[in-house]
Amino acid sequence: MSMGRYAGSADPRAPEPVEVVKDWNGVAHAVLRSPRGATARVSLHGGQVVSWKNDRGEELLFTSSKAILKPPKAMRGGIPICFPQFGNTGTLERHGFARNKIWALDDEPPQLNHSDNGSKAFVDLILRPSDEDLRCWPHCFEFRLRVSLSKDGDLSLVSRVRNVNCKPFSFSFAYHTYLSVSDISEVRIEGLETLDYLDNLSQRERHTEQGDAITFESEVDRVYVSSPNVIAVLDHEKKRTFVIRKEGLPDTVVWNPWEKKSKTIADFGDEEYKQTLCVDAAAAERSITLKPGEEWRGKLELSAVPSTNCSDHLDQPGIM
Ligand SMILES: O=P(O)(O)OC[C@H]1O[C@H](O)[C@H](O)[C@@H](O)[C@@H]1O
Repeated sequence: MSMGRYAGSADPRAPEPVEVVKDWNGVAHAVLRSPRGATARVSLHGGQVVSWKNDRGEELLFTSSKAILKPPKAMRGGIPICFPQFGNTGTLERHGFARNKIWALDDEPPQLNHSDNGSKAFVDLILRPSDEDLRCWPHCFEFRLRVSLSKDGDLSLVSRVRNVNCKPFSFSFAYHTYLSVSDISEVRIEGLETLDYLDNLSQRERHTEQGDAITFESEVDRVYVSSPNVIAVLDHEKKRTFVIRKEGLPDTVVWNPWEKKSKTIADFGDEEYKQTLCVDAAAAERSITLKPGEEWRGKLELSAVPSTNCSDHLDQPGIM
């Protein structure tokens, strides 16, 4: 089984950096721990990160209090993997089938790169299509996912999709990242200003973002096309900034249901819309095409840092 260890941990009493446990449904979860106490939990149901906590034990991802945590229902929260379809743009169920499947621990993942191993706790998962998947989406693929937690508690997800078919196929994709925020009306997103977006609330009409930053006063469901690789989400009340870095994913989807829509979402508690913000690193607008034998990589890196001046984060180079 491919699970990473922190190099040179001197304390033999230190908790294991990677442990596999079962949840109450009997579904395996990999628990990643950093030496300073940050944790991440990855469920084999959906290959979904269901929890990410900082070294003070504060949960950084939102999960609905009414989320249905039983396969084959998708869990509303954490970081669902939307594949091979994002949203309702194709013939498959919304956001594709990957988030509803039981993934396997990957025993022999092909090497990723050296820098990704030594200093991180990580786990490798794999999804291959079942006969049922092939009936609704007739393309043979291997989807490998590595989830890593750095010593500083940063979370990263690397997806590798390989075409093991004899003909090309196309797919759309998103890391559907449910961030936990204190109050959505106190939150702003920087890094998407002046960009074009497609508004899912008005027949995907194209608009250009006008403000200095994105703020929230009503429902928002937008695809920012060709967005930069570094975006910051500032939570004034929590004095916390999420820095989102992406690679291989051209778009950013921003979603908050606001009060009215959230009442129509069955597994969504009252007022929970205030604590939810999805900022998805995605290939939503333009799909990715793979020829036989080709592989695509898409990476998401998340850091949660005390709020200072957000431009400090945006000035950092991308992760390419
Ligand atoms: O409720 P979920 O399946 O998690 O999807 C929630 C939302 O995800 C995306 O952001 C889409 O753009 C929205 O249209 C959708 O409502």
